[in-house]
Amino acid sequence: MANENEQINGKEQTIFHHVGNRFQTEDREIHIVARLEEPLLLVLGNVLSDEECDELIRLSKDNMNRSKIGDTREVNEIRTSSSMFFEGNEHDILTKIENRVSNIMNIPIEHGEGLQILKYTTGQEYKAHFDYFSAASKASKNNRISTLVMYLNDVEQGGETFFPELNFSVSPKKGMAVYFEYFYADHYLNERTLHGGAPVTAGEKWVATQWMRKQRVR
Ligand SMILES: O=C(O)CCC(=O)C(=O)O
Ligand SMILES: [Fe+2]
Repeated sequence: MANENEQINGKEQTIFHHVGNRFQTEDREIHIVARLEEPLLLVLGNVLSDEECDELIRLSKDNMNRSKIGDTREVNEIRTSSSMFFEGNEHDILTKIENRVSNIMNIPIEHGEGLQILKYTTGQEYKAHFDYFSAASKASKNNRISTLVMYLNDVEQGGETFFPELNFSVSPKKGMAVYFEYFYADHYLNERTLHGGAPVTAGEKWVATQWMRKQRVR
């Protein structure tokens, strides 16, 4: 894995290592559509096929509905969307996607939390937050180091992934993704990955998020 402290050309070493405007994974060619260097933030195209997006929504729909039957559904001010996690290897399609995602993120899938599916309906949002845990929390011992947010549908209006410290936002587009990492020795760079999901103003928004940890979790 990348050494977080190593400096090359005055820039810190990154985890993501693909260069150029496209690269090959085992089963798919990924497009690098846009790139910000520090903190490293990429907009990626052709990450998931339309069929894979539809299938992920179909598979998780039931689980989100099921979770609503219970009365313990957490009400969270900062995230109004509903969510579920896959356990990993639950479905063939998941194994395929996880392998691809591991290749894209350049981290073994054993470091990956189960894929998270988020569904936002009109008016729902995810306020600005960090994906990594604060140094004070127990979870920070094996902290998250990188994120891939994959868009599973085209949103009619709103729902951008926004980065307030970078004055940058990404509009959801089915099959595309936004990648960023926050394993820098320079904490200022990590803090610049503050981000959120802007309110969906028309339609629905579905995303699949993969978080990678510093050490293995499975
Ligand atoms: O919905 C988005 O655009 C962002 C999702 C996100 O920040 C997350 O899953 O951690
Ligand atoms: Fe996030």
